[in-house]
Amino acid sequence: MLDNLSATKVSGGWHKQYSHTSTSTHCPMRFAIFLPPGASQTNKVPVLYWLSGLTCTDENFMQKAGAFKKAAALGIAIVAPDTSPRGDTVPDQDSYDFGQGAGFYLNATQAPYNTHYNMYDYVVNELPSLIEQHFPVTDKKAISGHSMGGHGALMIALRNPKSYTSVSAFSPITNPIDCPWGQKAFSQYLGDDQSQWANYDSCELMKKAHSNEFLPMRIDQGDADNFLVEQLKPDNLTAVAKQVNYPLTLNMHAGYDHSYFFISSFIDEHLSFHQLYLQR
Ligand SMILES: CC(=O)Oc1ccc2c(C)cc(=O)oc2c1
Repeated sequence: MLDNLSATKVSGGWHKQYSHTSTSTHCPMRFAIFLPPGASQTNKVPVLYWLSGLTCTDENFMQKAGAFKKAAALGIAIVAPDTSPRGDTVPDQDSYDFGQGAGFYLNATQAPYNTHYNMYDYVVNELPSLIEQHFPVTDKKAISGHSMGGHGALMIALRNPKSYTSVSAFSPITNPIDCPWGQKAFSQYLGDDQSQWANYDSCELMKKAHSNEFLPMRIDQGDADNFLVEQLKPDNLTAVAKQVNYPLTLNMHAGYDHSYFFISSFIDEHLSFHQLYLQR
């Protein structure tokens, strides 16, 4: 059952927030949806799934990205889930990069995280099926995200190439097994066996991708981003893409940082990129 929390008209469409009890994370989850003008049971629209970064909720993208006008013009719905399970019963740490707000879009295998931290199942299976059941959308899906959410988008698309028409990311963590944020999260959610970590690492997944299942992939990255060298490492992914001929375009942007100012500057281009493939 979906509990409607808000409904606000914007750019001729509707921004709505919902809560529901998740069978994947075993707790109430919130998500936001933007429905473009004219979306109806007789005019179903495709969906862009947006995965946010560390500390974010369903609200950051919707309030700060400035995506509504373009999504309305292109007839694309946008769905933004929360970034982790939440609540008093959900294990947490007093830390911005682990626990609540930092689910890393994986299925945890380690206690005490493995009961609730199943964001992979939630984003890949439960949420799309809920969205397709309750809203006027087609089953055409694209996926995008920022930073930790960029990692989520790339990793999920690489693992499920038949489920998405295209993938993009802003400032993504491209190689989590080789950076402090990823190593901190994966060691606690997935345990010490690093062979398990590769299942959630975009560089490792891209090495194994089948050429007949390659997806159009776009990444935008600011060169004034404080996290570029230590955490994000886009060159690691471009090196793999070159090795396996993966159709990845990395756009570097002079002077831009890690913030939503950067995302809002290029979100229209990402929506147009996804529209090319969603409409086919
Ligand atoms: C709203 C906002 O600024 O979001 C934001 C800020 C910082 C970060 C960092 C450092 C990492 C990440 O994964 O996401 C993220 C999101």
